Amino acid sequence: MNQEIKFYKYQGCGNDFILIDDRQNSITLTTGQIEKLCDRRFGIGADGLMLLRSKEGYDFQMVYYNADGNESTMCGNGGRCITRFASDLGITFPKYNFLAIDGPHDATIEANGIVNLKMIDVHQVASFPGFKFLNTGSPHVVMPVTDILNIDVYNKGKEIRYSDTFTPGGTNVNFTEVTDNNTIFVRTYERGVEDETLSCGTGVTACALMQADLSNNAEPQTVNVKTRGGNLKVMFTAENEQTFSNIWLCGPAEKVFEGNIQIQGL
Ligand SMILES: N[C@@H](CCC[C@H](N)C(=O)O)C(=O)O
Repeated sequence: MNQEIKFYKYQGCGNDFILIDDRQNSITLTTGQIEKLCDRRFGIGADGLMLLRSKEGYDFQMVYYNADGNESTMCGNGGRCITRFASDLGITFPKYNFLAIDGPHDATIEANGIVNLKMIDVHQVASFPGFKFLNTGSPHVVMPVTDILNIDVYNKGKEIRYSDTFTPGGTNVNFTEVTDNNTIFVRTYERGVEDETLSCGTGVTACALMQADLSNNAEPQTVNVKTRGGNLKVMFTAENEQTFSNIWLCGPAEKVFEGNIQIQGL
């Protein structure tokens, strides 16, 4: 049976998502249905899909699926977009506390529309030849490069994502270049989209942390991040080279359009 559902499309620095209001906690979508909704030719088109659900003790719950239809780990830009969605639905404003797969998150919306999302603390950074690996809610390789605009993100990223080192879960792969004092440019191959996306919030966060001034382990630090989809800012405290706390991912998140779509078999 076909059924029509209402959807909303949001983007945060070009990382785009389908949002569904599931405050009744009644919507179940199959992997195939989500994959089709995210398809840029046969569906709405998006890097991922989120259900906004009710959750006792929180303003809402975020359930995140990658474009391949599988539920995945934390999405930073998604977290910022669902916060904007909650505000647009009139859930609350301007402070939010929601539950995601990696635990509770605080978020705020500034008068100028910037959405700030508190990320989980990081307690471990692994070193490999040529790159670091850390988990900011999702797993990320951070590889410093030069001439970032000419990096083959798709092929290099895919090779690392599917390498034995990261089997079976895989990883997202970020390429990062310092462009000037306190600013980096980041490009990301995203697991579950299996391509470069215009921006990845948990990836940008991982790259920013790897720029920490480790001589400054008390004061909050800020790293500005440029991506192909726009600019973000990451604020944090670096306790040592393995431990980071009070991490905030800050940037724009906007509604693009809304509509209704028929879903086969719903
Ligand atoms: N786009 C996201 C990351 C989403 C999860 C990722 N694709 C994964 O499966 O690890 C972000 O903004 O953080």
